[in-house]
Amino acid sequence: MLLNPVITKLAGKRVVLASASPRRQDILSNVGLRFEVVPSWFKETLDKSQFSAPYEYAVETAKQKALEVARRMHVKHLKTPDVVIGADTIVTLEGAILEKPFDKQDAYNMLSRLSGKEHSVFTGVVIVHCRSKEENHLETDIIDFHEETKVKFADLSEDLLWEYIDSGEPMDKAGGYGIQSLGGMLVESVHGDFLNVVGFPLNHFCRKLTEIYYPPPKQAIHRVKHDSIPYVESFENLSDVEKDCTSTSKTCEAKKALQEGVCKAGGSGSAGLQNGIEERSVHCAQQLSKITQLLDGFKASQTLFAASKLKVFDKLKDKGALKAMEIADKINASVHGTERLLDACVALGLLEKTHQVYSNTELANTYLVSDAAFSIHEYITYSNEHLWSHFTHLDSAVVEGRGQHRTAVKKACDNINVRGPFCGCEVKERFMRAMHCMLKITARDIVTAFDLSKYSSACDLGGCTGALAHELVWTYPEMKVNVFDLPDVIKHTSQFQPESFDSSRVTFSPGNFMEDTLPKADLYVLSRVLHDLPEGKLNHLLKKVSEACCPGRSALLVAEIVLDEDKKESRGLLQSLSMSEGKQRSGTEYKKLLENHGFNSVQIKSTGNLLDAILAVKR
Ligand SMILES: C[S@@+](CC[C@H](N)C(=O)[O-])C[C@H]1O[C@@H](n2cnc3c(N)ncnc32)[C@H](O)[C@@H]1O
Repeated sequence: MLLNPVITKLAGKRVVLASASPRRQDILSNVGLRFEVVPSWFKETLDKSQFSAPYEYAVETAKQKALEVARRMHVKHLKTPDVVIGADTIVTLEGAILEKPFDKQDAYNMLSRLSGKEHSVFTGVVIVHCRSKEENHLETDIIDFHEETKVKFADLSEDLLWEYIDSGEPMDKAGGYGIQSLGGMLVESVHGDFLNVVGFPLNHFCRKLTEIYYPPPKQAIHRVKHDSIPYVESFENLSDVEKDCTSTSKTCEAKKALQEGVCKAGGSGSAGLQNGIEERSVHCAQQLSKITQLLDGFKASQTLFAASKLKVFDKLKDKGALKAMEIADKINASVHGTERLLDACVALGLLEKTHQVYSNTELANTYLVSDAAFSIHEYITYSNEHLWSHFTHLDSAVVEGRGQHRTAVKKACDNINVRGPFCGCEVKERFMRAMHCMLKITARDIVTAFDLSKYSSACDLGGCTGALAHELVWTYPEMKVNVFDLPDVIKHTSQFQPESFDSSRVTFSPGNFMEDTLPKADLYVLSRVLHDLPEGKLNHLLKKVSEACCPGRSALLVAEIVLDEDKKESRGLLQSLSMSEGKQRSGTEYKKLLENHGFNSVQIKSTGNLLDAILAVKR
């Protein structure tokens, strides 16, 4: 349930935020927007003197950031986003643009200039709509705007300034301060949108989306005049989702209850107070929506699991568009239950519904249909039948401090109705299918994150089905890859090989990388292996790899989720709750770990895909 219905217009679209700023991510996810984060590689080096006004510089930087991401994602097959959002925030004082300080002295110079004065914060925002046209040509529609907020600093004492600088907070922030945290102490007053100073003008963004998705007939703009607030255009009037609060929707009830509660506490109904009440109720409802989304998260997962298990997406792929009754017939289910499931899938952006007829979204056709080239159907099955149970025992896992793997495997065996010696085998194959489909999606980005063409032989340690090995040989025509994995895994690999498989270039060797001598290679690969190993085993394996690497000639390519330095990225952190014996690491932690093992050049690339890439070289 979204407070601002225009956000629902983006549900089901592939939305990408071209910014690494956790503050922007928080602002947008707090209002229920679902998006991927792909930080832009555009260097913020535009010549400021070319712009007649500072905000033009911010808008142009935002545009270049967003376009760089749109183009990069488009080049990588099947990754063209529908919408890319770019933003750039600058601070200006007396016409000069203050960006992020490069050291403490620079932070001091900036903050002391701001002391006791009013400055402007501009955020330039760009919304890029992308379309893939004939011959893979990328077409874009660009809409941009900017927002200005005036901020007045109190007179700052030297002690306060240095204490603030020593906190480290100023370093990654435009103007050298963060208003949402310690920097708030420096601020005397704010005129305008507070979130604009934090990094993203949410209100203006929603108004822009409303203009884009609900273009009103000229005369229909309903302007409301309040005594104490400027003219506003009402979003609700333009919405086809939530007409008014006379409906019985839970949000409306919650909003009313909140308003009533505040009204009772507040008494009078003056316009100013009314504004305060609305602000507070909007604020509470926003916070509540974050929690209700978390609460409902398991229902959304189960909706995906059930629709995949019942092969809803497969039936719709074959037949195009069907009514609920026809789908119910095809999946042998009740019409009543099917209708509910389908409607939930529509709400989650997995299906589309027009005049009671359902069809797959592009997202479902690409990833959820079981025989699609980039299907993750097997990973969804594995998550449902295996990973899910790790998390149903999360409280025990936390109390005991160890994974619930044993319980989960037993449950997986029960689910698939096998017993005894076959149990492990069946689960292993399911695990391999799950690993295979996820790696297929991300392998291209891993192998192209760095130029690996100088390595003619590679060994993928724990390489499982060979999905990464095939991507390596496709990308680097001179390379041969040996997949090294446990004998139990290697014996099941034949079913995963592509038809055009060149067995002289991708070979499989059974073995144990902890105990056996590693096969010789110029490039060693460890994909999704390190995060799962306890410290002792991890160091043992890295020592072996390091010893096998010839200085100046060999390297190690690691593929893992690399956590951001603040450790706020939720995917990796949620995964680590499965309480394997290992842990997820940030870039700095991986760098240190690899340097400790003699790899003196470590480069880390965030791919924007499921796994990031690290190249460690011994010079
Ligand atoms: C999480 S999977 C990752 C598979 C693949 N690299 C990927 O990214 O999809 C870990 C792989 O390491 C293999 N493995 C675990 N311990 C091993 C060992 N001691 N020797 C060789 N392979 C091992 C597992 O069999 C499994 O295929």
